[in-house]
Amino acid sequence: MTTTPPPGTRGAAVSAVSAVSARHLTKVYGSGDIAVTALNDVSIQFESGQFTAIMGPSGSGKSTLMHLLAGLDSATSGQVLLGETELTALGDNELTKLRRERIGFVFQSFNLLPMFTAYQNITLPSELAGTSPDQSWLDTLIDTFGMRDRLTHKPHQLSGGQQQRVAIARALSTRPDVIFADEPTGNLDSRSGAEVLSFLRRSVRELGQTIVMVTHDPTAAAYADQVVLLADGQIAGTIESPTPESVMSGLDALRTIDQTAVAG
Ligand SMILES: Nc1ncnc2c1ncn2[C@@H]1O[C@H](COP(=O)(O)OP(=O)(O)OP(=O)(O)O)[C@@H](O)[C@H]1O
Repeated sequence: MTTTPPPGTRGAAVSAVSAVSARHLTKVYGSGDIAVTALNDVSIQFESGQFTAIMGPSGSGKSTLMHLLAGLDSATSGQVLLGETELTALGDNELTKLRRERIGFVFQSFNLLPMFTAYQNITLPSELAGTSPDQSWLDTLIDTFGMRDRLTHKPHQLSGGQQQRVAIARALSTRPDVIFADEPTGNLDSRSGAEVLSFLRRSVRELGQTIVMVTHDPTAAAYADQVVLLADGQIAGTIESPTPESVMSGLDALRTIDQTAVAG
């Protein structure tokens, strides 16, 4: 995939090793008559310091791709590499450790622990790993996400947008190699959604993080540096510097191809 560095890192040396990559990745669910090929020989690289949105029609394989890239599900064939580490070669225990230390997750439903304060939720990954959090990094996150005056609040005392900001700060707290965000604005109104997307973009541009986000929303995808389009388990194209309009026409083109295929 061709990529351009995001503003703020333009001209900086880009590592030869991608943050995460898939090589000839195939996933077949079931077997025999009921076999479904959810991903069909997908090869793609996600560069460090980039914000990528994955889009495509329902059933095109977006969640499957994200789950395989994050080591949450196993491939039928092919490889997933996180930096130089081959996830597809790791055992369950190694994978669990790697996910905890090197991957961050943001979900549609926030997934905060209700009995913990915002601060305790943010520092939970370090607690689980038995390490002390990097206080200056935490301060940067808390200030960047505007959560300083909400740290002692429990999730039910926060708005949806604030809860998602806590979830993003939690995902970033261990400085993971990559963050996977699954419909992060799916439960938010458009104003809170826009705010959360701005924070995700700032995480990439100002804090140098790497984010891969699955979304159905062209407006959300337009916050990314590029959009990867999936159709029928395969990469159907990429859109650089997306706008809501360019994403919508990319998706429309996929539907046209689909209808032509059905008609043919
Ligand atoms: N556990 C499973 N068992 C059998 N088939 C599955 C399973 N998970 C997904 N599939 C099938 O694999 C294909 C890709 O599914 P996937 O969930 O990755 O698509 P998606 O693009 O994320 O869809 P959506 O936008 O609707 O969430 C679909 O045909 C789906 O029915």
